[in-house]
Amino acid sequence: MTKRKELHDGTPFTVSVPCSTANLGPGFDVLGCGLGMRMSVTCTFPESDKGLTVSYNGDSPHTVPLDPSRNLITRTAIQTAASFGQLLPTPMHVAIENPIPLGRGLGSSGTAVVAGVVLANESLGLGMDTQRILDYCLAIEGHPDNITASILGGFVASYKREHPDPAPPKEETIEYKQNYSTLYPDVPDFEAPPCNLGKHLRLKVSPKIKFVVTIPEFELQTKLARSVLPQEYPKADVIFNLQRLAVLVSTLTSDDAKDIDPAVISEAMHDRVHQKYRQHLVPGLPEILSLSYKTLPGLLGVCVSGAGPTVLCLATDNFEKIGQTVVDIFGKHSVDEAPGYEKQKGVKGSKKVGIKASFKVLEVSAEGFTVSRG
Ligand SMILES: Nc1ncnc2c1ncn2[C@@H]1O[C@H](COP(=O)(O)OP(=O)(O)O)[C@@H](O)[C@H]1O
Ligand SMILES: N[C@@H](CCOP(=O)(O)O)C(=O)O
Repeated sequence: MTKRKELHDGTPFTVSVPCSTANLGPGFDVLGCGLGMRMSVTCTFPESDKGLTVSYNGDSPHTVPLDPSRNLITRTAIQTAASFGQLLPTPMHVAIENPIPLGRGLGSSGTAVVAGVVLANESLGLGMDTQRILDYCLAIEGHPDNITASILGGFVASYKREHPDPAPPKEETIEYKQNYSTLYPDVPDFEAPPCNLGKHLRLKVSPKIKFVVTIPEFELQTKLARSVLPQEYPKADVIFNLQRLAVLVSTLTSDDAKDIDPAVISEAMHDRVHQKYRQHLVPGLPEILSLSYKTLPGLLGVCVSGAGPTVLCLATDNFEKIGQTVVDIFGKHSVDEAPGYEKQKGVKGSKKVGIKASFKVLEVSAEGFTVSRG
């Protein structure tokens, strides 16, 4: 819960947040894993009359707004502070270092939301614990799988509660009442979310398993990838996913090495809830999803990472070969096979040219977000 601490004393601090891979096949909006690629956000308190300022170094620099009211990290921090009836302390400079590719299904928006909530918590000494931070992140992001992985690190299962507990009352400072709408006319006021809105549970995962993520050059915004999903599902498809979800979690968390069985894991990573509805947005996906240990030894299973278009291969060996195979399949396709792609940011150039992609071999990040001072 929330226990107010002393206000921040002006010491710089850095929030570091791991990226995530969400869903892991059948675990749509349920499973996530924090991976070893981290964004860092450093807050300093310089002598200046510029108020709140932002700088950004990293992926897609021209698409990330530096206006604090539009930047997802600072906007989230402004709104979190507002829900406590407070303004962020100023002057404050927020320096973002971000290697996580944007709009690719590696949880960049989740990491940004986590960083924003933690930034407000630290700079104002709001005293939110991990559960309360989760409540805020979940209220903003909407689904728990990617944010819980970024909050806790490791392999995480989560759910969102339908009947959470009431939020505490808001106490507004005079400064907030007088200045919020003038300072941030474009940031709608934000009510504190209900308490215990979600639950997350950290699971262990065998250290033998590595996460080969193959990242195509084009973006797929999560909002678009969610808009193509149906409102209702056939009973057979729900059962299909539930069966695989239970088996997948059991095998990945087993202490017994013989449970890391590619024949079982490859089948258990199949999904009928989101991937088939999104496959027209990710050219080459049917061929990629048909890869298996039978032709690629070491490969355990394949799925879309988050909402895509990145592809996740779980593997115990042969990582480079596996990553390159997926890169080559993307290269046989072009972005114009994906209807609606032209509405997205970041898709440019000749449409008929094969999709460029690169792969990374990532480990599970044992740590979730961290805050370091000084
Ligand atoms: N570090 C960041 N700073 C500011 N905005 C960010 C950052 N990371 C992500 N975003 C915002 O989130 C959007 C991508 O979110 P989303 O479509 O959910 O994709 P992803 O799968 O990467 O989470 C970006 O276009 C950008 O607006
Ligand atoms: N369960 C969500 C996960 C979105 O993850 P992201 O990495 O694409 O932000 C979904 O599949 O929509």
